[in-house]
Amino acid sequence: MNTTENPICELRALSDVIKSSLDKIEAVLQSISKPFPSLDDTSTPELDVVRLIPEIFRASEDVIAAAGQLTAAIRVPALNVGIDCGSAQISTCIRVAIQTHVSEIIREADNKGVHVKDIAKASSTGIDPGKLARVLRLLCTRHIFREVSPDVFTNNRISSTLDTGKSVAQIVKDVHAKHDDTSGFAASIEMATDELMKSSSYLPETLFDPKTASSGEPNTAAFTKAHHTSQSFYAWFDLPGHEYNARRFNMAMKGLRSPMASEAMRQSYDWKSLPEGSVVIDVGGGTGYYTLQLVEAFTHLNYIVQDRESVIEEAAPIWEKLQADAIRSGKVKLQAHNILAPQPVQAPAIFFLRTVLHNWSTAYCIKILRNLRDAAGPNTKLLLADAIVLHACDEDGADYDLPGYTPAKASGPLLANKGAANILNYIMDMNMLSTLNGAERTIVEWRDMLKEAGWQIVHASRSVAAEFYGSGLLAVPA
Ligand SMILES: C[S@@+](CC[C@H](N)C(=O)[O-])C[C@H]1O[C@@H](n2cnc3c(N)ncnc32)[C@H](O)[C@@H]1O
Repeated sequence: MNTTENPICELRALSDVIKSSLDKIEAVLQSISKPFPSLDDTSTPELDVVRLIPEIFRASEDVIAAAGQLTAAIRVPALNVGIDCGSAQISTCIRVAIQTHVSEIIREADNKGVHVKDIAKASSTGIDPGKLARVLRLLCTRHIFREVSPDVFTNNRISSTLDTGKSVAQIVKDVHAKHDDTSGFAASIEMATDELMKSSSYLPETLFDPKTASSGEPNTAAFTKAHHTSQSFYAWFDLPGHEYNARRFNMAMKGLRSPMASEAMRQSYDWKSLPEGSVVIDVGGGTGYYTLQLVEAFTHLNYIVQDRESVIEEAAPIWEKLQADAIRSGKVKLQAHNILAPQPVQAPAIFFLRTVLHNWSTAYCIKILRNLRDAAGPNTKLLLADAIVLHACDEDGADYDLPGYTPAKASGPLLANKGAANILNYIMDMNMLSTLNGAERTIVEWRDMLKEAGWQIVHASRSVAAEFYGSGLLAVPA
């Protein structure tokens, strides 16, 4: 009997996926004598490293996909959609918690429970404790923080990721510097719950407005309606009054480096094979946190980080602090450059773009890629670290015949794209659409767009880090 004849069989099949995947995880952990990190634990993030072991990561994806599908199948449909439509509230509450410094306040109390009145007082924000308790209770119900007794809250593994690591006294002294010199992860979450969330709420108005419906211009995206501006996302950061937003964005880019994405990037190309002194250009490289990792790993290469003038100005003191010698010796150059203008450096070994093209509509991407193609030499390689979006159904056929690329294929009862396990890519796609009229792309969209700009993909990989922009495309001049 198949699952559509007897839906309970589908539920059982999903629960079998969960059970067999957990068996796999347990077997790997036993073989290396490591524990699985507990949700309630707040101890070292190093414990989480086991999640990145490829077998564990894959099995965890299956658990997440199956659990998400099981929840959707078993819950009353109207409740499913009702909960999803209200999930913006979760985003809002996460921002309130970050801006009330709740994780840091609890950490300073040794992660023992702290009464909400004391949290509110320590935050120096003037927030009403009764309202904060309700904010935190919603988050606890989503397993972010724990309510250990009525109105007493503590961190768990998820809420601890919102901790900047700074002291509360230091944060309260200069709240606008909260994210400076941190890992940047909390900055990325705060930015997502602010500019990105606000933009998203105006997406329908933008999609149905005949003036903006088919536009690919960055300054007609929902962001502009949400922020009452005619400026695009990046131009808005440069306006007076948005200094905090701009600083937070640049730190957020640092925070979106995951260990897996960094590893995927180092493995995505045989950097060691490049001759001494070869030039690698990190185009739209932000303040250069990815280049920093390459500089540390591959000392025989020269690097140029290109970005908007204001970002390069912010990058200078960061590099002065972390890699002053590399700047002084000329091994690393920081260069203000508009990617819509002709590329000033000719025939480098590598043009490297990480999560840059997803900011732009296809017409703009073609312009950016043509500028790079015009400056490329016969041996220049184009390396793109961006998402490769899967359809939510099987992807069979010749269209997907690209070296290194494995088309999506459903295994057992799971969605081909592993649903809940991969949802971040689709959320990011909507973030790109609503902030800049940008897009995450399928492999066929990437192939066609690159071809149009004079590049040919020679390798495409969706790594285990696909959720964290670990996917990579290698292209050569066509
Ligand atoms: C999503 S961020 C990615 C940053 C960096 N590659 C990383 O992965 O952390 C996109 C970058 O493109 C830069 N950018 C946007 N418009 C640009 C332009 N016209 N010229 C140069 N850089 C630009 C932004 O300032 C930002 O640093």
